Amino acid sequence: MSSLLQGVNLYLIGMMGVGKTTVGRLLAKQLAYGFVDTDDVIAQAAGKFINQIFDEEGEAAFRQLESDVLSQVCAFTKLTIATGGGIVLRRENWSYLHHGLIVWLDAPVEVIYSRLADDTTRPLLQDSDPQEKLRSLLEQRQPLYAQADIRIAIAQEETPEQIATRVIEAIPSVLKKPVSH
Ligand SMILES: Nc1ncnc2c1ncn2[C@@H]1O[C@H](COP(=O)(O)OP(=O)(O)OP(=O)(O)O)[C@@H](O)[C@H]1O
Ligand SMILES: O=C(O)C1=C[C@@H](O)[C@@H](O)[C@H](O)C1
Ligand SMILES: [Mg+2]
Repeated sequence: MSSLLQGVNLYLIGMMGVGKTTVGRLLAKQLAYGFVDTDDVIAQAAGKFINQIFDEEGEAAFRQLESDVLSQVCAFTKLTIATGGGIVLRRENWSYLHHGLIVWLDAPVEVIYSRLADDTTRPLLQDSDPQEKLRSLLEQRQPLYAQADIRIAIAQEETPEQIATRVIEAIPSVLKKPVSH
């Protein structure tokens, strides 16, 4: 499969908590690719947790850092890149994402909520009604996520390993066939 991909990067997009980081690591291993998590790169570069950046500098500053990181990452090849859930919001990010194959991990709000109910590290979920907040974020973002090359619909009981396998199985259907002469 990695030879079929010819070094093209895989970008995982989707809602917070859907498993981009978890599945991304597995995919990188299976493809013998490097792994990058844009949230981790931002946190390391800033020397702060993501929620601290949101608190102290605001969401707009975070989004700028996110675009900066993405623009740098897309200059490399053979990477699986787990993005932040809001990467799809800025139009300029799509020009970077389209350097590679874009995979949307899509799970129902109930599945995501069951994973993140006790989580305090996602700033946008520090809300009086986090499940409703997830619902409205997904409604707003769904048309953007839908621009991905591949959509993987995830069920509650699916393990990260099973999801990674489904991503790998879906790749050939979207790769351009070599031109035969
Ligand atoms: N298929 C799965 N089954 C059960 N738990 C999972 C699965 N995938 C991820 N998780 C768990 O859900 C939580 C969120 O996963 P993860 O951090 O990979 O999501 P994410 O999409 O990267 O979120 P964010 O956009 O906030 O970075 C973690 O605790 C992870 O262990
Ligand atoms: O969905 C979002 O907007 C976010 C998701 C996380 O990956 C982080 O990038 C941050 O918490 C914002
Ligand atoms: Mg993540």
